[in-house]
Amino acid sequence: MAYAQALCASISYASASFNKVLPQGFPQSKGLSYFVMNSRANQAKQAHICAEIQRERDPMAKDHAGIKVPHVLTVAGSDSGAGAGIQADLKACAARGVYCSTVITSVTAQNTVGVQGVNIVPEEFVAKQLKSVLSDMQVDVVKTGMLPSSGIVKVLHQSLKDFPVRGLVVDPVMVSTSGDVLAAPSVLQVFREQLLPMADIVTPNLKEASALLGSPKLETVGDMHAAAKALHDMGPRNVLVKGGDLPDSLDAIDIFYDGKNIFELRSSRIKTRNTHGTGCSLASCIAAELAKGSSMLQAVKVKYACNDVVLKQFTLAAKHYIEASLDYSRDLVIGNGRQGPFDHFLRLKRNMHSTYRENAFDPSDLFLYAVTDSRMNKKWGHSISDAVKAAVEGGATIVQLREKDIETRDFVEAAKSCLEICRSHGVPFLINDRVDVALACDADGVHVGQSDMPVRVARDLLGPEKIIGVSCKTPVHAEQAWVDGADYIGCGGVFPTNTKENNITVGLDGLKTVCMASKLPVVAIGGIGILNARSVMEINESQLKGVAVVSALFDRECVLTETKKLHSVLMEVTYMK
Ligand SMILES: Nc1ncnc2c1ncn2[C@@H]1O[C@H](COP(=O)(O)OP(=O)(O)OP(=O)(O)O)[C@@H](O)[C@H]1O
Ligand SMILES: Cc1ncc(CO)c(N)n1
Ligand SMILES: [Mg+2]
Repeated sequence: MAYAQALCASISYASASFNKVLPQGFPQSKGLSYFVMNSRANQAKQAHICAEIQRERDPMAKDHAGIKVPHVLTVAGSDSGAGAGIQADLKACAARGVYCSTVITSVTAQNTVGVQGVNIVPEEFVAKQLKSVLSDMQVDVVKTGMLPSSGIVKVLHQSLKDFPVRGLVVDPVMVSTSGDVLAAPSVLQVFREQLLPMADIVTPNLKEASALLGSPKLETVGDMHAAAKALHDMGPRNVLVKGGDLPDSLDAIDIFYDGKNIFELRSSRIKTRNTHGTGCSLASCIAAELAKGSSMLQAVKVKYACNDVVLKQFTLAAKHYIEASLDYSRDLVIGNGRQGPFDHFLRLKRNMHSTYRENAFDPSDLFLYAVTDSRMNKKWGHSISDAVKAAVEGGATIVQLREKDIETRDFVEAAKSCLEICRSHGVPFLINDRVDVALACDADGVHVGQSDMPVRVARDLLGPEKIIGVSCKTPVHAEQAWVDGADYIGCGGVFPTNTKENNITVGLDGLKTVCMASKLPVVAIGGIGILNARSVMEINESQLKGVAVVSALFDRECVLTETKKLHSVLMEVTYMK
């Protein structure tokens, strides 16, 4: 019986997947559907309707109707234990909603204990695989992993010259965490000469960074900063030195350098043995994000010149995914060795563990929080969507639509057009107060005040995936927000403001008190602008993630210029070293 059920489920899945890739208007696959209908008529019919609805909603499915699917090609080795290498890359790309093709450079016999054997694929055959994929399949981004011989690196270099792609992510795999050598020493030189100058980003771990530089062991965050800068001199546009193996560090710290600014990317270090393949998965995830946002990347690249803010955002998204996956899989037991694989497919498990949130809120999105105001837009002759577009193009990292005097119908319309702008820039979009409007336009969440709909009720209506923020003035409010399941709190008014009447100001001291008490990330709000943003961020509280502004952006003639100015003030105070 169990076998029959498994068979039916597989056939139903195969049929749904097959139908999903058929061009629009093409008849459904009769053979498979017939079998399923006969055996479990009702269930199959329902599954079919669900698949159709999903297809309608899924932008990837629409891509099949003639628009290109984002595509990563991984050039890497096979790990028989499937924790790292090609297998990790496939899983990470699938989990991030990107198609992944594979060129296999070597086959390893590997498990959770270590690497028992390596069989290198002849370089001519690596060349053949590269040509097969690159000549036919519209690859957006190439991601490299294990490149075991200098001949293979040369072949790849030539193929990328013959078939240029939009992005190259180089994970310079050399030694596995178990200590086994995965690339010949002669590879280092060709890497430096041919691959690094072509790379958009190179992502060495501590050992790989020192091998590429020919320098002593990296032991501190300071060493990682210096290594990132020295590696950048070798030609890649961006460098990410990964600190997964940094001794005695409570956080998992990676250093990102874009040739101009150094960024310390921190996430909490998950206590788990299941970290095998984190490096491969992180690089694949960066490649996947690049593939999905590549047109945007090109657009933004012009604006930010060499300050590659977008690639940093993609990298942060990837790091966030690894942290969430490790946390989710921390107690998995696969294999008897020291280091096990983790589970890439949080999304598929969501139904089984309904409280789990795949798209958990990223607190760094609070960095520059733009709150709209219709009166100001009217005053300056800006439409809501033009104002929002200028704000996100200027560097706003989250947007809240705050419309006080507007008909519901117009509110929903405005929300829909702003949502589209925000989505195309990867910026979360929230609605002020109105949970119904957030639901109607499928916004990313809401921001509520102390006298609006209670957070718990909003959470019930919106479900676990949406972002909920709540305004708080006191530590008691902050505690309640956490208990009720909010994602962040807005604290203020910090300074007097004319956007809210009779609003008690809490001052920098009040802000500090709330930040110290809050278990949730905090964004400061109220009378903040270019002149005082620095003083706010300099209260130096780890929970304070950014500033929310209204007038400083929207009560101005040029929203774009003002947002850029505030963005650079915040960058200076937060990241510049
Ligand atoms: N225990 C952990 N908790 C959270 N993040 C982690 C942990 N271990 C590693 N990471 C993160 O995972 C990513 C990969 O880092 P790491 O230094 O382990 O790469 P790697 O050695 O190339 O990985 P591997 O060889 O296992 O594929 C980095 O972003 C790192 O900060
Ligand atoms: C095949 C392969 N690629 C990469 C790594 C690095 O984790 C590994 N252990 N195995
Ligand atoms: Mg590691």
